[in-house]
Amino acid sequence: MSEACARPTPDLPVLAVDRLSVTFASGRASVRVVDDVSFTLGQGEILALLGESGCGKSMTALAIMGLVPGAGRPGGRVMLDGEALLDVPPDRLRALRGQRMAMVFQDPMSALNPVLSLGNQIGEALRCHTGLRRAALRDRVVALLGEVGLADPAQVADRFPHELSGGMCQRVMIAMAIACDPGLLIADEPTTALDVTVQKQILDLLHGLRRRHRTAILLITHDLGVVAENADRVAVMYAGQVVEEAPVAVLYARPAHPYTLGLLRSMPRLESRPDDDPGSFYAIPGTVPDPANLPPGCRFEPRCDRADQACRETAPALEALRPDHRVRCWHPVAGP
Ligand SMILES: Nc1ncnc2c1ncn2[C@@H]1O[C@H](COP(=O)(O)OP(=O)(O)OP(=O)(O)O)[C@@H](O)[C@H]1O
Repeated sequence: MSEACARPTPDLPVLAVDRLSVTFASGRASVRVVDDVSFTLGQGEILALLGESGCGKSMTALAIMGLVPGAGRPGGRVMLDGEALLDVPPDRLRALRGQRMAMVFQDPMSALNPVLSLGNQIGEALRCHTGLRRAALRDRVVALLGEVGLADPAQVADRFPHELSGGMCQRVMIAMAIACDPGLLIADEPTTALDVTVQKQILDLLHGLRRRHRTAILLITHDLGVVAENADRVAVMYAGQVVEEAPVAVLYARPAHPYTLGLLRSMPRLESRPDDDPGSFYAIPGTVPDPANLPPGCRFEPRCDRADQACRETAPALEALRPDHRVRCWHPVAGP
């Protein structure tokens, strides 16, 4: 493990997000697209941030990285290894990105520079954060490309993005992200643009990283199957908020939020049940509310068959059902 990755506070979670919010100005009004989001992530842990398109997953990730475009300072607190990220000066934040936290995105092709060789791109990231030069830099680049499972890494280093497949480019992006051995890796839909077989290889690669380096991984996805097979814990997001958080096995066996239950019911199954309508899929009625026009009480209330007056009037907080299971609901499905 490199010196850059030596954790100053091994007893603390790698990442602690506390009441994070992201607000955009919209004309004279302001629109809060991430609201009261809290979770922690320990060393070597994989936490999935699960939710439908537009629910605020990417904005949460970008706020952690200090990369939200066009919004003011996010609200709340983000602690990385005990350091308050929302309050560090820009220079320090730039150093932390890459050294202690890194992010990989959905579309590797568009994230890479088309006119620079892959070796030069990874080398650039390394040069910024380490003192490595020339032969030592090249050796480290080739070693990284080998570590992410690319055959003939020395040859790949001299290639350009358009000469590689999408899966290979995503491996290069991961090599770049782990160049300085960051303690936190945020993977935002890292396999969505890839074929199913390549998806599995990339997810296996992330598992290898957490095993070998104890990297904490925030895995952003809308795919319940990816969560089930890859995460330790999951935080389900709806309309900008975490509505349920639990270990994966608990969430799938005893979902407590009606939205989570709806998501699980809408998953296609291989085996049918006697009461299934042949060929039919369950779909949660209604649509996700516009962040500029949220219901006054629970944000899921207009779509929820358990809703009553309390849900219409008052927004629930995220409360512990059990020590490892939190839910934002007045009438959770699975009681303690
Ligand atoms: N620059 C912006 N200004 C105003 N609103 C924005 C801006 N960027 C994103 N949003 C809004 O923020 C909300 C959350 O977007 P975000 O990209 O985080 O969702 P997501 O869950 O990651 O969805 P997807 O999986 O589709 O990326 C959406 O309603 C989106 O329209």
